[in-house]
Amino acid sequence: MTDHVKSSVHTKGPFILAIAGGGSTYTPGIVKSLMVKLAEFPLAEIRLYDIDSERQNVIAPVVEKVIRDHSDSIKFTVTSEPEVAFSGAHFVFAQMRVGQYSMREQDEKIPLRHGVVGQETCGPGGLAYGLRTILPMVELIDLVERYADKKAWIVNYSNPAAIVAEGVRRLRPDARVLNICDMPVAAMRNIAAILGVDRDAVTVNYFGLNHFGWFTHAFVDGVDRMPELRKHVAKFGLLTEDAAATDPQHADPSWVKTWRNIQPLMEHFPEYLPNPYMQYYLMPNQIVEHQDPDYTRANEVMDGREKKLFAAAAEYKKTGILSDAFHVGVHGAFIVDVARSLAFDLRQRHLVMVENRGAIANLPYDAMVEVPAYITSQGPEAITVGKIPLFYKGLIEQQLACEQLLVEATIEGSYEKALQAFTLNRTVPTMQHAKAILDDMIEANSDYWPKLKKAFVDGVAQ
Ligand SMILES: NC(=O)c1ccc[n+]([C@@H]2O[C@H](COP(=O)([O-])OP(=O)(O)OC[C@H]3O[C@@H](n4cnc5c(N)ncnc54)[C@H](O)[C@@H]3O)[C@@H](O)[C@H]2O)c1
Ligand SMILES: O=P(O)(O)OC[C@H]1O[C@H](O[C@H]2[C@H](O)[C@@H](O)[C@@H](O)O[C@@H]2CO)[C@H](O)[C@@H](O)[C@@H]1O
Ligand SMILES: [Mn+2]
Repeated sequence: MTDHVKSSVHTKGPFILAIAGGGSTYTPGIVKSLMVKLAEFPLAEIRLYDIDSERQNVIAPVVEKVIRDHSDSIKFTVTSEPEVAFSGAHFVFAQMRVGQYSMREQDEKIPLRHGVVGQETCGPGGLAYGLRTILPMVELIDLVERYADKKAWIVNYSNPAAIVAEGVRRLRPDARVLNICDMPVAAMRNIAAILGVDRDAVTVNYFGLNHFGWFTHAFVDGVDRMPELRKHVAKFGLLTEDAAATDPQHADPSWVKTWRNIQPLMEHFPEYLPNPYMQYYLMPNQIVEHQDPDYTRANEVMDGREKKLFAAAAEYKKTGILSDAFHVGVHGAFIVDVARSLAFDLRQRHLVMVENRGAIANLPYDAMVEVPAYITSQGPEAITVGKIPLFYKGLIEQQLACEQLLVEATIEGSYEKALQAFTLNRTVPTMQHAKAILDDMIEANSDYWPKLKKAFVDGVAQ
């Protein structure tokens, strides 16, 4: 790194980094990734911040061990005090799950009771999660603005990222927040494995919203290898042996099915390679048929990733030996790469969420889209996509309207707008389904959602 490199924050490092949602199952993996890249992203201090100190205290010793295996000098702080967490911080990685896994379980199980897709970020489950997360995300931004370095960046993984991004755009348009998702990089990992090349050798073009988009090209040495990918997908979906081997979570039955489902999606629309999450919108009936209403992905995660990590933490406490309890993978690597590019103006090309501003010519200027962008010290510079075909434009516009209505419902406390959002979602067949699911969700989310008021009761304006 040379002296002329522009830094986004007030220092070129070592940085103070806070992780909001410190008790997350992903924290040890992200910190491991930070340690591996310490020479490129120097750190003075790592702070874990969580509103659930009990949960965070279980994870913290594992995180401390990961740090100490690599560095004696990095200060490590664990706190539930915003002032302690954010004072002078240069970067904040956000990964909050508002309502934790017990509410994820509700998000997935309530729609399934009504015969509708039950998923963490897609369909009614994602909308419910959005209603829980927008305001806590804004609160986090305000805390960071109050205490942190004035040029601090928040790099946000907290889901549902598309809705969070739109909420932040509406409520805190000037905040230095970059919303990211690891699904495209996970798909790129599989694409590279299929093509037999290194992940860094693949450059993709992509357009859409978060968890709602398509890869249009996959270039290797300037040659578009999409034709080869189509042939592989026609037989196997986007599944590779490598994915399961290098990412244990992706050996879980639900992920294997998800990668396989790229095959029917591309059989019908072979032009572009869909984000795996398109399965929920384009083949919801098959998804519901194969979902167990009593045992959803939340249960799989609690019985898998969470249990394994908590057991390893308990064993470490007892024996001082830390087993192989967590996974680094693309998730940890991606957020660190993005932060490095922000910190040192590296202008690396990554798929991130940005305000459209004409990048996709025939979508609204202010839509929060997911496209390739150069990550500079001043934030993302979106790469022009141009016009997209009518079919994709139509699908995206419907989803965008759904997500924007959900944000408006949250801000205005509007029952009608929430019902409109639920009705507009492609996974929801009728307005009656939308209402029944919404009403059940209002009850289940009474500790989390803003109060939704009806503008009309029995036909009378309130
Ligand atoms: N964008 C992506 O592609 C991507 C990828 C993976 C995970 N995620 C998201 O990362 C988050 C963490 O996932 P997980 O499965 O590890 O969940 P988790 O429940 O293990 O961890 C989330 C933590 O956030 C904490 N939290 C909740 N509300 C908070 C608040 N207001 N302030 C501070 N902390 C708060 C919880 O107490 C919990 O410890 C989720 O939002 C998940 O959806 C996003
Ligand atoms: O069901 P979960 O909690 O295991 O995962 C939900 C998340 O799925 C995506 O992230 C994957 C990523 O694709 C994969 O490569 C690896 O890093 O694991 C991640 C978690 O499984 C998705 O992008 C996230 O938004 C979801 O939260
Ligand atoms: Mn994601």
